[in-house]
Amino acid sequence: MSNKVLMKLKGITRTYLMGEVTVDALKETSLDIYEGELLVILGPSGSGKSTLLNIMGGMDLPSTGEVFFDGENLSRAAEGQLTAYRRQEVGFVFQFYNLIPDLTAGENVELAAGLVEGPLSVTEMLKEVGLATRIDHFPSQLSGGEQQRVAIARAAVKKPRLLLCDEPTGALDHLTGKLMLSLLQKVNREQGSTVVIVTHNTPISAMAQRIVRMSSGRISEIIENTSPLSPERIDW
Ligand SMILES: Nc1ncnc2c1ncn2[C@@H]1O[C@H](COP(=O)(O)OP(=O)(O)OP(=O)(O)O)[C@@H](O)[C@H]1O
Repeated sequence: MSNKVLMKLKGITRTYLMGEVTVDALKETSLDIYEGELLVILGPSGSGKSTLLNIMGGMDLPSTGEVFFDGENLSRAAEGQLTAYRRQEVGFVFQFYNLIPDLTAGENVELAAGLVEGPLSVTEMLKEVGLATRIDHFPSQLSGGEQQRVAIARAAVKKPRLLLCDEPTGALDHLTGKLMLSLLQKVNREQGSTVVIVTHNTPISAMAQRIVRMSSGRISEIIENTSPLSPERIDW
């Protein structure tokens, strides 16, 4: 982890208007994310974790406040700039994989590789996640854990500067979940991608360099962890 701030969230809020009801999903939140760090965001259901992650990924904009990526103000960016940011700088891993069902594992990864200049090799990437022999298989022919490996390969093949993961182990058994976390840690360490993992599973935070706790739409605590564990050594 360097001292360089990759992303700066400055006083952001996110409000949803539901008819007569206003939901404050995020209340006045500020956070700096450092280049190369592995950050875990913890918090109970409804505390604003996904809202925060979606804003980081340029999938949503704050109602007020500003978001900077490498000094560029995303909250003032035009739609085209925001799309370019999502495609070129960010990799996403979701709880339910979100692979394109009509494309094979290889094609899913290829599609992402095609979005950036100088991606990693698709076959190498699938080999890296242990799926070299499944390149021509469709998502429906793969287990949940295998689909999540494809999703990680799809995100990592772009060598994204920011890899955002929303409950990446949420739909998987314990052992498979650990394997996914190990892969994410590897991408962080070997590719240098900044990795942000959202989870409600407290023990997972032992792998992070910093842990952000959220509660009722606010950051309630930021903890530094000087000795992050490898996921194999974590139990939940
Ligand atoms: N599109 C939306 N419209 C209205 N309210 C929303 C919307 N998205 C989120 N919210 C509300 O904002 C709050 C924060 O939601 P968010 O999904 O960020 O929480 P979370 O911590 O990720 O929860 P979970 O762990 O259950 O996914 C919740 O009260 C939620 O109902």
